[in-house]
Amino acid sequence: MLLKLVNAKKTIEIGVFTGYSLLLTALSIPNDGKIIAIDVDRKNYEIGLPIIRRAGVEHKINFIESQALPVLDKLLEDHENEGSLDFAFVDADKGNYKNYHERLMKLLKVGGVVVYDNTLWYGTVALPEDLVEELVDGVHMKEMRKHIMQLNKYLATDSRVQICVAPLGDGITICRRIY
Ligand SMILES: C[S@@+](CC[C@H](N)C(=O)[O-])C[C@H]1O[C@@H](n2cnc3c(N)ncnc32)[C@H](O)[C@@H]1O
Repeated sequence: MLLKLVNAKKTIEIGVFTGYSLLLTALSIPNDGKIIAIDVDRKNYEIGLPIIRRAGVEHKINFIESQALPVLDKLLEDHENEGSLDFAFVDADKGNYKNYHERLMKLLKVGGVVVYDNTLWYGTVALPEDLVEELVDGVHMKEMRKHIMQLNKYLATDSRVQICVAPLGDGITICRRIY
């Protein structure tokens, strides 16, 4: 719906895994729309690729196997890319969300939208720190909570965006670039 609301045509996704959210984006943008999809691991993307092919949307996807930050920096070397994106979805390493945000604020057009996933971090952002477990199934809960809380504070005071936190799944923060 968000993609439709902003008439998204040129988009970026940071953190693809098997391509579940990527497929949804690819199905929502027009036939000549484009998605730059970045993930450090192509193997998982290839698990979902047959489904993407069956859906007839592979031609919209430019998958780049890489750390996301250098790709964003490379895009910014070409001034034509500034203000060119309609939509971004960020669902990767939480410690870099703030770094992604700084780059995306240049790559997104005014009126464009970036969505950050996991911004409620299993609800732990609302818990006192001593009630949060250090490690759950190999995930560093406390450390990630700290990153997400820093991001949430940062976004709340960033005058370049209007934001809305939606309690969907693990929480998403929707940011609309206003200048
Ligand atoms: C939660 S999964 C993405 C799920 C996907 N967006 C979905 O909804 O189906 C996170 C992904 O981020 C990728 N990732 C982690 N750190 C990254 C980085 N620095 N640059 C690019 N991708 C990264 C991981 O390889 C993993 O596939």
